[in-house]
Amino acid sequence: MKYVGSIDQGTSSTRFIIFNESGDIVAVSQKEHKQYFPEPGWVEHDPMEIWSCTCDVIADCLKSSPLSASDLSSVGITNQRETTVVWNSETGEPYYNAVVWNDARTASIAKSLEGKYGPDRFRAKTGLPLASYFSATKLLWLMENVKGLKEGLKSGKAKFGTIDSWLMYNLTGGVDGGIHITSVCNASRTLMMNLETLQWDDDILKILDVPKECLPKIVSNSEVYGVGAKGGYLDNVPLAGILGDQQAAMFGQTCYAPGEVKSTYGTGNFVLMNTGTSQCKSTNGLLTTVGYKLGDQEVVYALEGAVAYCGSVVQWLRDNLKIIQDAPQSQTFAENVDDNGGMYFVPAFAGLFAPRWRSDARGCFVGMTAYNTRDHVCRAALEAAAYQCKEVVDAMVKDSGVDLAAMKVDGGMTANTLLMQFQADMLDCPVYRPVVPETTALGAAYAAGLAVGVWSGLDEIKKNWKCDKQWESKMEAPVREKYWTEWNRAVSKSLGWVEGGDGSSEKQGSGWGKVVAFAAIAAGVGFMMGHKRR
Ligand SMILES: Nc1ncnc2c1ncn2[C@@H]1O[C@H](COP(=O)(O)OP(=O)(O)O)[C@@H](O)[C@H]1O
Ligand SMILES: O=P(O)(O)OC[C@H](O)CO
Repeated sequence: MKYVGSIDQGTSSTRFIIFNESGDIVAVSQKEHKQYFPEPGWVEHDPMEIWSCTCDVIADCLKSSPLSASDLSSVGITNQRETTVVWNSETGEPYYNAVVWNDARTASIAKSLEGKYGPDRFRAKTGLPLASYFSATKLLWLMENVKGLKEGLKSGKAKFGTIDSWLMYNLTGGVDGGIHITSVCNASRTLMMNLETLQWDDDILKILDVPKECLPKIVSNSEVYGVGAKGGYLDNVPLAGILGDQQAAMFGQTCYAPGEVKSTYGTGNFVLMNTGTSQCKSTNGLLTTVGYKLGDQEVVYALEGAVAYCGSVVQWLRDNLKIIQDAPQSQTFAENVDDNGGMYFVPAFAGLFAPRWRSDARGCFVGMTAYNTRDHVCRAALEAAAYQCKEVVDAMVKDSGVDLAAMKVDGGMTANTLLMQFQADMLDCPVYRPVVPETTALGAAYAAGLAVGVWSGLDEIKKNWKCDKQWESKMEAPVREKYWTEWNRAVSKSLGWVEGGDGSSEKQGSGWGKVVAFAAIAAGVGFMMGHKRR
């Protein structure tokens, strides 16, 4: 039997999981790290803590299993995306805390770039809007605010990277010969990579005044990059796969054919559609991004939609409204009633993300009468996840011209079978949940195993995917239409609540500017939910 390890470095915790050739979990270890909120809307992680958590989970996982590092054919990395680290290559020390993907401090930088260059100059090359969500704005902030950094970056002493780069540098020895790389799908989230050439874009670097010397080398998602450093927990183990976490989930879900879609229901909801080897430019509020690139093979692109409030709404019912004691109870209560009793809940707690991008929206319950109970509130909250996902999927269908044949789902909220049935009903297509729920870690393991021949190719991997449960659409079309119409009416009530808000149309051109709200909202989720994610 062959084994592959996977480091899953997420926003709130780090896991190390060992998989066997069948893609089954053999051993797992997990550790949370601290979230820092030095100012409202700011979110930081300590890169040294992330590195030490990574070492700890590898050590613990190996200790808890009969395996040792030398039994691992290879190890892959999957990571929270966009989060930005800068470090001193002479000391191996970070210059500053990691600025996390959901940190809003750079909203004004994004806005001013948009004012100067328009929304399209960057999007045309990178597939992304100008927003604080993406790494380049974070790097610009660091360059302006950290003493000596600008000079360090220019001289090559200081290095920039996303979390994959930081971990790979340390895993391969740090100051003693650590390598400086990033995977192409992580690079595609920086606002600095050209989606066509898959290289750093000189025009953009010039505009931003970012020296190329500080940037990591862009590598494929599956190849042997190096081996674990001597004396480390992964001594001499090939490090052979890197994927951003949402792309890793798509890979682990074996969405290898154009048109295949995965939807991850965790804190937020991230839907990715494989769009094949040509880019699908969104005109409906989605991101164009790199899905994966295996060694020398052609790149595969994806369309992505991100929804901020998903499982976090259930945590809000538990922690703030205190109407449920735990997440599964949301289903128990929702099942007490036949339907939503005419009420809808739009969880736009700090605006709406994909595909609407409305920072002026706020959360609302609408359609309530004295008939409604706690059970309807639970039902409306769960239904909201399905409606928001449908909005993204509809945008994907419009952008790609591909009808959804089925959707693969993963994430903690897929334990909620009422939601999964309702999702199938609203999408009017089957929804499949796999046996192995850790699709993110599995995706990185597959990438790493492919590079060293554990699996011969995607066809072999595809055979590992097994369905745990599936839901078929059972809803009559007129009922679906009624719900959909009412949901859209409910959303219209949530819009424009923030006075002086953008009040923009839903056109992508103007709406993209409001993506900056993403960070603020996500940061808000962190504050509100006490930063517990997994
Ligand atoms: N049975 C359930 N019903 C509804 N929501 C659930 C259920 N179980 C877990 N969740 C939600 O799923 C989320 C955790 O899922 P997970 O995939 O671990 O998220 P993340 O990786 O973003 O931390 C939490 O927000 C939790 O409220
Ligand atoms: O670490 P997660 O699961 O919260 O994912 C975060 C995303 O990668 C942000 O783009």
